[in-house]
Amino acid sequence: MPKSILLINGPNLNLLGTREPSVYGSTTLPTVIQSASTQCSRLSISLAHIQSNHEGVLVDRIHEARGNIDFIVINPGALTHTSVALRDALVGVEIPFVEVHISNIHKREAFRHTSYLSDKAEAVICGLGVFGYEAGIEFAARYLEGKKGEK
Ligand SMILES: O=C(O)[C@]1(O)C[C@H](CCCOc2ccccc2)[C@@H](O)[C@H](O)C1
Repeated sequence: MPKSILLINGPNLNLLGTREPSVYGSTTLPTVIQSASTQCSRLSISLAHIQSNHEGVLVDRIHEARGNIDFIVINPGALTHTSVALRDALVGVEIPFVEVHISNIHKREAFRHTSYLSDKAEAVICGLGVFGYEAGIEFAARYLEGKKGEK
């Protein structure tokens, strides 16, 4: 059974590449997804993706991942800094995840320095630009290789 990754992008990331290029770069979200899809194909991993501006939609999608997704790569957007519900969903489904941020949140406003997810993440990637998504997927693939045969 091929392994599967769910890539989640949170609120406002649909604007990627169209606003604030000095912070988030000029690559659009569709391009990020296309690159992730190509990368996963090369790794023989199935990729699913969702972007939503609504916390509950993301919580529901994480619930749906239980039993059919092996790893989650998530950029929670601003929900990083506010959402106990997102944390509870990720912990509740018991799917390993990596937290990705395009910007270096620790170099920005103080309110971005706190994450409700990081202490539960297998890894946290921030400040690599959109390369962080590629790094997160590669990390996930290696993580799953290491656990191969366990499920
Ligand atoms: O650096 C990241 O990836 C963030 O998760 C992005 C969030 C913002 C997502 C909105 O992305 C935009 C992209 C382009 C234009 C406007 C917003 C921000 O609230 C986090 O603190 C860090």
